[in-house]
Amino acid sequence: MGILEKIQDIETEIKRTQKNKATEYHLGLLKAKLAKYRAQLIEGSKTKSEKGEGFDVMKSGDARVVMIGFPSVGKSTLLSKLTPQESIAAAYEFTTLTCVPGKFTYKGANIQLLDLPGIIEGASQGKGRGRQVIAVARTADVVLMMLDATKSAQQRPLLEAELEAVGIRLNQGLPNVSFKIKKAGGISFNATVKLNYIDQKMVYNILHDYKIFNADVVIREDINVDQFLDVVLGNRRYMKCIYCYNKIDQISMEEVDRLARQPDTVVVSCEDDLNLDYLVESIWKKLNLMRVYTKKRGEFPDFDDGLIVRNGATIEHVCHAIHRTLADTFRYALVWGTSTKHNPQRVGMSHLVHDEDVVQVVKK
Ligand SMILES: Nc1nc2c(ncn2[C@@H]2O[C@H](COP(=O)(O)OP(=O)(O)OP(=O)(O)O)[C@@H](O)[C@H]2O)c(=O)[nH]1
Ligand SMILES: [K+]
Ligand SMILES: [Mg+2]
Repeated sequence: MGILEKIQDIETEIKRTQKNKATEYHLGLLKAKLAKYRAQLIEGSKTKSEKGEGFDVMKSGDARVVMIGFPSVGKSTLLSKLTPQESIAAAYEFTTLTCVPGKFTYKGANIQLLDLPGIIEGASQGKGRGRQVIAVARTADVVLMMLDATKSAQQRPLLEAELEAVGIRLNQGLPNVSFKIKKAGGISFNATVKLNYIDQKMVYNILHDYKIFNADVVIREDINVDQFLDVVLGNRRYMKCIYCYNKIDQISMEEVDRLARQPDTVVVSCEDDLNLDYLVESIWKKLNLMRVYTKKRGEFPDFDDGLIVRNGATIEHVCHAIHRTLADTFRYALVWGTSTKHNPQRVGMSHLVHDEDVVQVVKK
């Protein structure tokens, strides 16, 4: 039996099994097996999908946003709206067959937006160009999940399941679990909170299933089986996602209102130009970028030309953004803004900058 059939068998069994206290354990083990086969499937196809026949587009700008969605939801229409790049849009499915890059600027940041072919159910298992599309999605700073407001509500969980199947976790944090494999000493298990979805026995069994007999496990959050598996497998991508419902010109106000209230969701109409500004602003917020300004000694800061850095950036990152070799001749920096105790404050390389800070670098 091939891996695909094995996966299908387990999926059928999971679907068939009623969820209750008595079956919880059995389901947990089934999920562990499923995760193992899926990992094998991804591993086995890596070299093939990474070549990605024409789907590799150079990263450019300060951040990358990748659109992913079923066919004809309006991905190409949106690319043509937000960027000068024209991507052919049409009423038939699979109009777009390659990766089409576009670029737009917001608050001084250059943001790359990628249009891709539509994916279909089963994409994660290699249907259509799903694997290649998903491989590109993995390179994104933010995934823009495009949905059709006129279509069934099922499209969102279906797409999420396709991404989940290849180890992508949307808008979730890394589970607060420390897990270290050792050479000897058996398995030591500790939990600092009450666990409602998983217990010591389950942890032992899962580790056993993966032939791990020596490890330290400390669980600090009320996680479930899936989250524990994520920790054990370790190759998960935790990605930020915006759910974008397009074509709201076709549905009732009540329906628009209901969709818009979902978390991380933006509703738009590309056709009628509705809410596109808010979408761009939401993308910017989700990207978590900051703009800092530089100034030379005795001069005013250049407020027209900021530097774009990621949230959590330090003076070292700022130096790199100014010039590749600046860090070598760095003595200290003067900073004005909300990151300092007084203005200006003299700081070193490891100082964390804030959005809208002004930085003056003093060289050796
Ligand atoms: N009513 C309405 N139609 C739209 C809207 N946006 C796009 N469309 C139409 O939806 C159809 C599909 O648009 P595309 O941009 O080609 O969709 P796509 O997601 O790129 O499709 P594929 O490349 O085939 O996967 C076209 O006929 C568009 O004119 C919208 O906001 N409202
Ligand atoms: K289309
Ligand atoms: Mg398209």
